[in-house]
Amino acid sequence: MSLPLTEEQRKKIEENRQKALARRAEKLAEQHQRAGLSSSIAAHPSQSKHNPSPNLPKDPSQPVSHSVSFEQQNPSSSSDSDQRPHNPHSFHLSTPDQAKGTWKWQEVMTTAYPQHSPPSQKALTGISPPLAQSPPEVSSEWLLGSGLGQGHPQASHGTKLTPFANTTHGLLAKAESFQDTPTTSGQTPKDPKLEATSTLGQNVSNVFYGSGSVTPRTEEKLQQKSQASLPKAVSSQEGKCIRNGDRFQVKIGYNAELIAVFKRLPSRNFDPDTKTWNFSMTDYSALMKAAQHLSTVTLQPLEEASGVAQTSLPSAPSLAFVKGQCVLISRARFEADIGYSEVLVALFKQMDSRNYDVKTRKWNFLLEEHNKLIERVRCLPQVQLNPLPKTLTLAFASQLEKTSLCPTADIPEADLSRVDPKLVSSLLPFQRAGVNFAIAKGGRLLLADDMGLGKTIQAICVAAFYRKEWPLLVVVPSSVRFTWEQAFLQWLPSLSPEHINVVVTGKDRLTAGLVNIVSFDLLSKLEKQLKTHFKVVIIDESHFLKNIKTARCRAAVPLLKIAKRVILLSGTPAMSRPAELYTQIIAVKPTFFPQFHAFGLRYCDAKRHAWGWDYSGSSNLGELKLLLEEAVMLRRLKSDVLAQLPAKQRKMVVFAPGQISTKARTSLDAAATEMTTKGNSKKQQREALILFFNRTAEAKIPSVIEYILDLLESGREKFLVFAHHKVVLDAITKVLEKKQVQHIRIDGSTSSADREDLCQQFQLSERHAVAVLSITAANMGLTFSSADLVVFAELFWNPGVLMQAEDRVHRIGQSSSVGIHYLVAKGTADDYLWPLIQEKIKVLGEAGVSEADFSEMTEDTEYIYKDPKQQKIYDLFQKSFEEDGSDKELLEAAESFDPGSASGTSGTSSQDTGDLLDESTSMDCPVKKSRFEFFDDWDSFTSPL
Ligand SMILES: Nc1ncnc2c1ncn2[C@@H]1O[C@H](COP(=O)(O)OP(=O)(O)OP(=O)(O)O)[C@@H](O)[C@H]1O
Repeated sequence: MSLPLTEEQRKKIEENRQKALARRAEKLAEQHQRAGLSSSIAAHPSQSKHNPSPNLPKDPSQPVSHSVSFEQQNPSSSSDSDQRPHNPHSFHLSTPDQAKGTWKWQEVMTTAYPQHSPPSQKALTGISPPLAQSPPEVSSEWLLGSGLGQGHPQASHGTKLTPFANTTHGLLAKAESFQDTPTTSGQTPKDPKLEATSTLGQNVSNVFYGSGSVTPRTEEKLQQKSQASLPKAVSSQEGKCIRNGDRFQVKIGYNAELIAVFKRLPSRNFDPDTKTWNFSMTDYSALMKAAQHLSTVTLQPLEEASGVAQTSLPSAPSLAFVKGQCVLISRARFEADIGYSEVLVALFKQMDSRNYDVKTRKWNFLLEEHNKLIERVRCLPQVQLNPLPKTLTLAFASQLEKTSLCPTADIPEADLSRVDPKLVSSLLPFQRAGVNFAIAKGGRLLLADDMGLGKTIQAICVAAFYRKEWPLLVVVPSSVRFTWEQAFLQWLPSLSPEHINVVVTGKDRLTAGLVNIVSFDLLSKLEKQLKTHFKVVIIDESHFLKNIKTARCRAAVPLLKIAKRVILLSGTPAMSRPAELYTQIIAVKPTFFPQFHAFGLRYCDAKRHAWGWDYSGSSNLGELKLLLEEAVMLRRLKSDVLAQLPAKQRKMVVFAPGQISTKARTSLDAAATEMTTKGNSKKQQREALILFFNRTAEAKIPSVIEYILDLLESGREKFLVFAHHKVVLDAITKVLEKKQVQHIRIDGSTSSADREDLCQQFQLSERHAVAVLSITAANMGLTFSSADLVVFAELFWNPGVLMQAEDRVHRIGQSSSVGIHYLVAKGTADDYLWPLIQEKIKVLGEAGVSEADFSEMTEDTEYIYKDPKQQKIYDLFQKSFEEDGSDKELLEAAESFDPGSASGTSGTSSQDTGDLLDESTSMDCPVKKSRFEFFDDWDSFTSPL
């Protein structure tokens, strides 16, 4: 017969029991920790070879309920990759062998995340003292299980974790961690089901230790969800929290689940006297959330709990949760952009390639250590270091494998023997390098060379390299469709004009030629015609596609995604923000950042507002640049290749007859007939010539305006536009005013004092600015060296005048190569003026008084001499413009040209130019005299003729 126990004995026994239970819980925790660590080792092929299931709990009764997977929620699912984001960072815990009573850890890893060798794991276990003193090193994956499901395997299977994982985790994963989750393209995630996909480890870190770092939105979601989370067991154990200064105590009887949670809170402290656990307030919300998911426990919050806002919590820096991300800082290294953590620094110090940057106060490492570092950091419960996005690990896969293998990106020399020798031999060295780069990238790139560096010739060369895959599609701004046609004919003599199809109207066929040139706008109209897809596509001024919502973008991007070769050209791929690059990036690399949102978070400093997300900012630009340079883009600045460039680069921009309105065409034809009508007096012929000249100006206006607007849209910030007719100058200034583009105008009516002021105004302007200048009134005595582009909207018969005008930008103070664009309309007076100018230049060159050479940019004008009518007109032009006094007569005629008046005209009205002309175009020229005087002065001084 035993004696009844004394009160003291009973107390002692209970105390010992509690201690034993606590020890057991601790042991279990350690077992789990080991299992958690080995889960990542187990996936390593070499390791699994030696030991197919090392460290796996063999006994299903072991508390491994943390290995809850999404399959458990949906056992019928056969492929987890169908269900979950393809996230290389996520450890996917599945239970294929559950039926046999064994649990397996399965890790979903992509090639970008090669596993690490066992020695690195050993290094992990030998963590330095500060780390050893930290809370138990448990992988984040383990934390989820141990915190939420330990001891309750039955409850954890697909029930306990589901709401938890489906809410906050998903949000965090979507919003902060994962860059490459393929969901609805370009959309902000809204679907809670989509949001549910997440990485367990990262999320639980937030839940347990993230009181200071969980975003308000996440916190809110957590609260909402946790309120509706688990039904408590009928026999749930009740406990309560009691505040004690900046700490709180939990009063509750023994509960193994809860103790396991306690042990993972960084600020935990067990008081042997009171036999209660207490914690810093920084861990309060994490504990309460975790407890809400324990069906066997009901914890009453602190009395003021509902009011325990994050802000009121005292900070505990040494135990604070730190969160950050890896950022690429060079082709070889990445940096850990994260706050201070003692344990983390201790870990950093174990990495072989560690380097501390005293300026940025950040640690950086070789890329080959990236995966190792991430894996080790995952074992630090109070740290969340997000890895590099998947897109980066794919782009730099070889560097991650072994950084030293490719210290620089070597580009092999391409074999261009299939391409027309004329083109290949004309390539400047940097252009040849550009072609090599493009071919090394499989013909998919964004060629973003500075303006005027010859992107056209490079693109044609790359496209010609893939000629076997033609027909070729070339999408361009409509104002340069025919310039592209000329360029193909110029650089690829093997191509005959019949091979080229310039699409001019919505009725034309998009696939009629071997080379098909179409404007952005017509492409979107003709999109439906596309039955077969183009394998090779060039997009000129690809930044026209910057807005995914535009019709042109919606038409072009799908084409580009399926084309084999995509050559994007733009001197200004993004004009104001990184968001503008997105469509161009995915056009080149459709697998990069399948979601715009992920791109926005990383590079556009995406911010959530009440009205939605704002992606107009910028972030991680250095990394974006590295990524683009590695896999997408080639960009050389003028200053990089200046030594290879001519001082002036002239370009002929051709407007095709189709760009001239029917009315203008009719009046031009009538004037041409007049010039060649037999029996007409010399005077009549001359009048007809003047009319032809004037009608040319009028006919070109819409195309000129379109070209100028395209230049502005392409990012040309400052340039000069020279014209001769007042109607042209007026039309240009009117449209600039309408578009609110800063501009100046200098013509014959501008006083000397104003000329200088306007010139200074232009020179000092830091914004977009266009100088609209009269060829004859502003071609001397002015410096516009802050611009490096001159556009001639009209031709002038005297090449000396043109050269002089060109030199407004090409002069002392100019450090760049200068671009000169001559806008030339086919079927107009330009057909005669252009050869006339060329001939004069040739003569000047032979006489050694001009270095100009227009021959390289000229199309074949031989046809003029074959057609007797055209030959006659040409002779007339030649004679008229060389006669003494002819200049004055022509100038006067140009000044007095009134497109609206019936007199002296062939019937065209100002209507022809649509709304580009206004009443002011009718002639009223009080300053005619001074203008001619100025011209006379200049002519006698500068004209070499
Ligand atoms: N290797 C070359 N040999 C002769 N001419 C060249 C060469 N490269 C470029 N050019 C000429 O330089 C001028 C500018 O070239 P291009 O129009 O291709 O420049 P770009 O880079 O496309 O400029 P933008 O961005 O302004 O369109 C053209 O007249 C072109 O024919």
